[in-house]
Amino acid sequence: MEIDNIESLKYNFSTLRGATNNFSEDNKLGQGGFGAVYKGKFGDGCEIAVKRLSTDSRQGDIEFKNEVLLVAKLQHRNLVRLLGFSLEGSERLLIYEFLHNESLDKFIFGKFLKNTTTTCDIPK
Ligand SMILES: Nc1ncnc2c1ncn2[C@@H]1O[C@H](COP(=O)(O)OP(=O)(O)OP(=O)(O)O)[C@@H](O)[C@H]1O
Repeated sequence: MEIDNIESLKYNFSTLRGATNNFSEDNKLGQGGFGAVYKGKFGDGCEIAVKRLSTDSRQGDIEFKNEVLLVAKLQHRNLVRLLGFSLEGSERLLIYEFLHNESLDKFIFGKFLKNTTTTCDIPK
């Protein structure tokens, strides 16, 4: 996919809030240095991981968007794919492809095949 427009990667906060069941504890996958990560699910079975960045980030909106665009263009078998973002007020979300527990083994032992990842159509 050719990504030249940041707007094509932008999703509504409410869509992602719904997919994560309002960022419920049940959907929490873990906590990283920049915020918590939640599992999101859509009606068609599509699964994503949503990182909700801590609101105390001092990065500006333009820098945030530039970084999203840059990282979304990176594609490597050992990198988790960034699928999009949301930016509404002080809420900043990053959307990644969802990795199942067994994925790390597959990555490490080289059994991971590119065509086994399901493409996810996130509703706009
Ligand atoms: N794409 C994903 N699919 C499934 N689980 C994920 C995904 N991304 C993150 N997680 C879960 O959320 C946790 C936190 O992830 P995150 O990337 O924020 O933190 P980290 O790499 O541990 O730390 P840091 O933010 O300091 O780099 C992970 O340990 C993992 O359990």
